Amino acid sequence: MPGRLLRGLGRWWRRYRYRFVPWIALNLNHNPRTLRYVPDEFKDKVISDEDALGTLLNVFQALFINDFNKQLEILTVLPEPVQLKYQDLLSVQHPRVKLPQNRRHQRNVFKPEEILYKTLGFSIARATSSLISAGRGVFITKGVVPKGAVVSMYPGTVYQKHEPVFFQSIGNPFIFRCLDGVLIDGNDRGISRVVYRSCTGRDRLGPVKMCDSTWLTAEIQNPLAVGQYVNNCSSDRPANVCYQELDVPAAFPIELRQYLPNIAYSCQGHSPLRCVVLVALRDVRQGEELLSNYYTVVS
Ligand SMILES: C[S@@+](CC[C@H](N)C(=O)[O-])C[C@H]1O[C@@H](n2cnc3c(N)ncnc32)[C@H](O)[C@@H]1O
Repeated sequence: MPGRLLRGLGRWWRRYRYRFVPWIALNLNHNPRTLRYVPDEFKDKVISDEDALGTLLNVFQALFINDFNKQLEILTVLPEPVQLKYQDLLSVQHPRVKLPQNRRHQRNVFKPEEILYKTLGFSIARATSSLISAGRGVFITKGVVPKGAVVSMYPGTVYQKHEPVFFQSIGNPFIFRCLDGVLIDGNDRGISRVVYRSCTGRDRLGPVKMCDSTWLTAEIQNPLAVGQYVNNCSSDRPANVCYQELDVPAAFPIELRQYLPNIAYSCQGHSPLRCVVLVALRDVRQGEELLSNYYTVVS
């Protein structure tokens, strides 16, 4: 009898794909009704990868154009086909040739959160959580997020299953586990922060950054990169967003990689870069806190 019970428990545990390791271990019994069931690993997505990528490209492109003066240095070292995409802007923005226009453009530079609002119709920010003793959370500060929209990204260093994460994981509530065992460390402090910064420096090509590290600072360049602060739902506060994993295709525009808030721990593997986006499960209105489900069971 105990043998059968243990085998049953073992089977259940293997099907269980926990998202946040320490949090789950402590809280599974306290909150059993908020488990998220997924029929199989490939049905975890609520929107297509193309739609998710399309949204990221729209936001990143808008951020890039908004910041075009600063981007000139990067564009000049990139291949001609990339420069050609921005030919119209380049012809009016070259600083030495058209200084007055350049100055006018500088006055019109918007904050990243304003660009997000103009592009997707909402802004998000971190603030004290509406849940008791939950620290900080993520709120819709302006506009409405429609059901099925990408509302945030989970930043951090991406570890393949075999890569060493032991020291980074001690007491770290920000380690996100993907369905295939890949881990994303979204902690913006301590050793996690040092590791992310060091990987950023390693992958940089001169002035061209391969990822965004501003989520480690107060001046966030990609306003979506706050998803690591989204808190867990409860039985009386159901989830309004869910996690969706996404591999960045090799053809992702090189000039827009500087907005990706993820970097691979090791540069030796050839796996595509893993990103995680948060997708709205219903319309989410101004003032609401984003709540996800930390527990996913894959049948
Ligand atoms: C990924 S972090 C989320 C950000 C966190 N709120 C903060 O300010 O650092 C996960 C941690 O948030 C807290 N948390 C998340 N959801 C919660 C909830 N529903 N109730 C209480 N605490 C929660 C727990 O301490 C958990 O370990």
